[in-house]
Order: sequence, then C-alpha cells, then structure tokens
Amino acid sequence: MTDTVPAAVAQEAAELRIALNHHAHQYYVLDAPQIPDAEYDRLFRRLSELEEAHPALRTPDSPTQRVGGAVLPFFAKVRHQVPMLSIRTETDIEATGAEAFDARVRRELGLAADAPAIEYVAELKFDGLAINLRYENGTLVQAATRGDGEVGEDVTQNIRTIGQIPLTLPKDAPPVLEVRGEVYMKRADFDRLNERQRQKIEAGQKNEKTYVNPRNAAAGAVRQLDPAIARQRPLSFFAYGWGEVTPVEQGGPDFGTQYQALLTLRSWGFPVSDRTQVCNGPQELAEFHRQVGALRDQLPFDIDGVVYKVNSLALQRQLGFVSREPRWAVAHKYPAQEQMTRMLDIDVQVGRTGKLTPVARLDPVFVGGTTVSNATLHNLFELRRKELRVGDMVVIRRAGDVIPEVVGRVPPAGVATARAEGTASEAAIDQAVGEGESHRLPPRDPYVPNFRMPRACPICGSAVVREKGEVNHRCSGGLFCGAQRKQAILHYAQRRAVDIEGLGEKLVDQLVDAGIVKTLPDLYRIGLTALAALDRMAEKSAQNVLEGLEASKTTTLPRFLYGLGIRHVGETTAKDLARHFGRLDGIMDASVEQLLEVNDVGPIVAEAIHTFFDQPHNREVIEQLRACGVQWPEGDPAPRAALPLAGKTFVITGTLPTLSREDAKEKLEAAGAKVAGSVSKKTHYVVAGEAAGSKLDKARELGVEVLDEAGMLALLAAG
Ligand SMILES: NC(=O)c1ccc[n+]([C@@H]2O[C@H](COP(=O)([O-])OP(=O)(O)OC[C@H]3O[C@@H](n4cnc5c(N)ncnc54)[C@H](O)[C@@H]3O)[C@@H](O)[C@H]2O)c1
Ligand SMILES: [Zn+2]
Repeated sequence: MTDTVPAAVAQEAAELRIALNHHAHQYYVLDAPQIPDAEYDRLFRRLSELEEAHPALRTPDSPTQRVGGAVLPFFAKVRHQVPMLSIRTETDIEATGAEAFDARVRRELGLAADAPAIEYVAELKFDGLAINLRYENGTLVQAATRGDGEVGEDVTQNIRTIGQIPLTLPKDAPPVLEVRGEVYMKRADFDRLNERQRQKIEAGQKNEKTYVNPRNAAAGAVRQLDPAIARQRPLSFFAYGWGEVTPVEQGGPDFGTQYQALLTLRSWGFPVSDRTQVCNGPQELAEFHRQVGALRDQLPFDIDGVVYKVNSLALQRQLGFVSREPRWAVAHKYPAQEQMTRMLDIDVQVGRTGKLTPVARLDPVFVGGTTVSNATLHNLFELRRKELRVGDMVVIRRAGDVIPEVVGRVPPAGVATARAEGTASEAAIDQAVGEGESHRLPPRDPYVPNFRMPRACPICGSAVVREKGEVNHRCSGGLFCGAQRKQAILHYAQRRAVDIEGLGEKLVDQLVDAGIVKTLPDLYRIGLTALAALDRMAEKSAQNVLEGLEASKTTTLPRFLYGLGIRHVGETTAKDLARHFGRLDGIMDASVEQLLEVNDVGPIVAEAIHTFFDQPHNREVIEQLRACGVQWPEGDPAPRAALPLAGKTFVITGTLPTLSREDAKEKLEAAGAKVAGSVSKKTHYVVAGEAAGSKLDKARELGVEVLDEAGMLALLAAG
C-alpha cells in the first residue's frame, strides 16, 4: 500500500500530536493538567485511529508510541533497570472489556477453543503516581518516578517521608529488590489539604493554591523540590509490581505468580490492597469489575478502573510486550470522574444556615457515573481565584459522595495548538515546580468577572452580607427566609431558647414540607386538626405539642433574643443585651455605636445584630410573634451612666490573688464597666495578676494604666 495520506488527515494528525504533546507535558512534567483525562483520552484515541488507518502517520515520536513525559531538570536522572511501562486501556464497553482481553490473550498464546480458563489477577487501578523503590541489602536506596519509562527522576528524599513505605526490609528479602507501586492521596486527606490551602489563601497568602484532584496533589508532592513540604502532604502507597529483583539462580525469590508476588511483597511490609483477587476466566473478571464499580464511591481513594493481569509469570513472559505496554495486562476503566462542559450560568443557592453558594449551571455532562447539570463553585473567592466566567468551558469533578464541583477552566480550543510544541519555557517550569503547585492555565489577562453576588437574597430578598475576613456571603433574613425556615424554627424551639416541648426535627420537617408553617408565628396558628392529620401524629401527642406551644409563649427576653438566631448572638450575648437594654425595642433600634457599649460586644457582633434588625422581614416576624401572645417581662435599661465605672473598659489578665476572674468581671460589670478580652487603645485599665503575659506587655506598650487586684478594689470602693 502506498502511503498517500489525504492532506486533511495529515493536518488533523499533526494538530492532535501537538495538542497531545502539550497536554502530556502539562500533566506529566508540570503536574498542571489543563484538560480532564477523559478529554486527553479522546484526543489520544482519535490519533490512534488515524495512525491505524494510515500507518505512515505513526512517527516514532508520536505520543501514541511513548510513555509519560520528560524528567525535570532539577532532579537527578535515574535510568530504570527494567523499563516502566504504561497499560493498555481495554475498550470502554462495560460488558465486553474482560472478554476482549481474554480472547486476545488466548489468541496470542495460541490456545485451543476448549483449553481451560486462564487464571488472572484483578487489581484496583489506583489513581496516583507510579514509583520505583530500589532496595539494596534490605535498605531503601533510591526512589524514582516513571519519567519517560526509560529514565525517571530521583525523588528519594520525598518518598522517604511517606510512612507507609518501609525504609528497611526483613532478612528474607533478596539483596536487590525493586518494588513498584502507586503513591496516592486519600480523598479525605485531599479534602483536608485543599481546605487548609483555601484557608491560607483566605488569610492572604497569595502564593498558595488548591489542587485540582488527589492525583495531581500526590504528583505535586512527590515531585517537590523541598522535602519539608512533601512531608506535610499526607501520601499513601500501594505496591502492585516489581522491577529488577535478584534472579532465582542467585538466590532471589521465585514468585511463580503475580498473586504470590503480591503476598510476598506484603510479607516484607509493603501495603497491598485487600481487594486484589484471583479470577478464573473473563466472567469472573467482569464480575470483579462490576463489584468494584458498585463500591467505587465508598473507597477512601480514587481509582480510575481495575487492572487485569495474567497470573502465571511464565505466561506473562511468553506474552511479552508491545512498544509501550505489556500484552499480559490491561486496564478496564470506569466512567471518568472529571469531564469538561460549558458553564451556562451561575445560580446562587441559599443553605439552611443562610450561606449563599454560587452554583454553576452546566450543559449536562456524564461524570463519575451520573449526569450532572449543577456543580458547586464554593464561594465568590474560589470562583475569582479560578478566574471563571459564565460561558467558559470548565472541568467538573465528581468523586465519591461529594457534591460535584467546578475545578477550573479549560483553555479555549486551539490554545494548545497555538503554543509551541510540548515545551513550556524554563521560567514557567521553574515557577510551577518551585511552588509545587498546579497551575491549570496561565492567568487571564485581564480577568473581567461576569458574575456578581446578589445584594439581596434570591429566596427572601433580605440583604446579603459578608463579614470582614469571611469568605461566605449570607442572607440576613434568618427569621423569614424560606431556605432557613427549618433551621430557624428548630433554633427558636430548642430548650435553651423559648423551649417548645415536643417540637423536634421530624415534626418541623413535616410542618414545613406540608406548607403549614412558613415563619415562626405560623407555629402559634397551628390548629389541632391540621396537626393531628400529620403522619404518625396521635391526637394525644398533637394536644401535647399545642400545650408546649402555649407554654412557650411566656418566656424571658434573653431566651427570646437567643431564639431569634442572630448570627454571633449566643446565650451569653443575649443575656448581656437584655441586661443592657432592658427592652427588646431598645435593642431593635440601637445603633452600632450603642450596641458596642454592651459588654463583650465587638464590631462584628454589633454589625450582625444591627443588620438583622434592619431587615423589615425580620421585624415583621417579631411583631407577629408578639401579636400571637409571645411575651416576657421587660425591664429598664441598665442605668449605666449613673454607675461609677460606666464607659470604662477593663481587661483582666493573669491570676488575681483572691478573686477569680469571673468574680472580678462581675464586680466590674456591676459597677457599669465593660470587660473586654483584648487590650487596645480603647482600654482604660488592665487588671494584672500573677503570670500576666502578652496583655500586660501590650498595656505597657500602649501606656494603659495597670492595676493589681487591690488597686481595682480600691477603685470600686471609691465609686
Ligand atoms: N489530563 C491530561 O492532560 C493528561 C495528559 C496526559 C495523560 N493523562 C492521563 O494519564 C493516563 C495515561 O497515563 P499512563 O500512560 O500512565 O497510563 P495509565 O495511567 O492509564 O496506566 C499506567 C499506570 O497505571 C498505574 N497503576 C495503578 N494501579 C495499577 C496496578 N494495579 N497495576 C499496574 N499499574 C497500575 C501505574 O502508575 C501505571 O504507571 C490517562 O488516564 C490519561 O488521561 C492526562
Ligand atoms: Zn434569604
């Protein structure tokens, strides 16, 4: 056949090669993938198809002919004694993957149709980073990445920090042993790490980033220049194979089968997955695939498929290798946990506690085994940090039982092709590796966001607020907001609030779901018939609930205040507020400045209280509650101005000789003083006892008057 490849096909193949080289570089070398694996696999398959149809296109440097990527210049190179290969991916067709593999193996071994079933080992395909661990005379001497399969990177220092990897082996281990396996990160560890990273970013550490997925985080940690950072990353390990081993003739082990080898590795201290299983013939393999698929979400780590291997090592040798993969093993994958799709819009959801979450509305996409049309964007800061815009192509991740999330954006089509083939600049590599982090994409320049957090709650129209130093936006209409209904009622009804006996979570669910109760006052309007008509509600218990409701109408101001569920207003603050203002109206109409005069009320709390009572809906609900007969004894505002220490702020620090801190605080407060937790320019006196620390230093620094206990008592007596 003459190789006249149509120009259009040659062009497509050339573009695919450039794109694949670019993405392989991003993924293998920089640990900064820009597209989901599924997309990479699609491009890869397309190129394979073209090469299949037109062998002249199959150049030796084609991505289909190579393993992995180049090694980074910062690491010492390690030439593998036995190459580290890839694994062929069997057809995606669920039911036939195992059969297709078995048929191929039998054909290649020249087996007759009636020959007995072949024995296989089925393993999980861990989604992490392949590592070769070399032991000499029982000691770990070198750990290397796969690199391009022939030459990897020396990452011994970082690997040593992984607790699950033995540094020394028992006496029966051979003099030379290379163990191969996967370094990975558990999902929970990954979530914690990302949570920590998010906090660092929120705290203003500009160089920190979150990771796109556990594989990426694990690879970034292993290929980290600073072992101290690698040490902080919680990594795990599973062994699944081996490289160079002292030959049997020289006293090395005779594994015989893949399964026996894994058991032996386990006996030497290497973690081997419990799920590894010997299977006879393709049906058992398919059954394994099905079973593991069903529990995939419950596994504590990501897998992207299962691996089938011929169990007999003699047969493995007979089958041998093709260019980049063994003939005796195959990967049978599961639906990808990351896919790309378009973000059509951004909605805002309000949670039970009033938190607003931006949620991406997506062009529906099949990911992690289900069709997903919404994915969380976490909060406004995450969205901005990822430089997302409505209309972008984005990567969606859905793994485990976690709600789907948008992990990042995808470069516009053609970007990869437009860029120089495969190699980012040294500077870009430096940056990516030096930070040990993932950059999915170069920054948008300029980034103009096209989404804003709404100023009014999309559910109830109340003001949306964000406290200083907080990443989350919240609805301030706690008493009225439909999203917060259940939470608000439960909070109001609890024993420490107005205490409605018999009104528990189940009943609240029923009442709200049935539309009987929308806001708190509706509670006092429930009739016996409606209540008794509810599922599993006998007339007697309905009667009890009504009595509980009636009894709750007579309460106290602190309980009522606490029951309103104002952010930051716990029982103590509610008591302080009640004592200070005496009447609810005083609190409702207080300015931020007036609220700040209350004991222990700082700017954030004062702001929260003020905003809450500023919402007309909240006030309406309170009015209605009063109209329903909810009442409490009201007092007079504490006559603060008349008290000797009114307007004075104290801080108590250290151990006082006779008074407990609580006692001292009470005495001061009774005299009208405010007792604060930290020293500032606004502090009038610091009362210092034994072992007073930084607060005393601060007082001296600011020139605040310092008293001992006797001095404080004298001041009180003088008043
Ligand atoms: N997103 C991107 O831009 C991008 C770019 C390049 C590659 N990739 C992804 O990388 C993968 C291809 O990489 P590959 O060539 O390393 O193949 P592979 O990851 O599909 O298979 C080989 C690897 O599987 C791992 N493995 C896990 N469990 C194993 C087990 N029980 N036995 C043996 N090996 C096991 C080993 O690390 C081994 O190196 C694809 O999933 C591809 O999508 C993605
Ligand atoms: Zn609301």
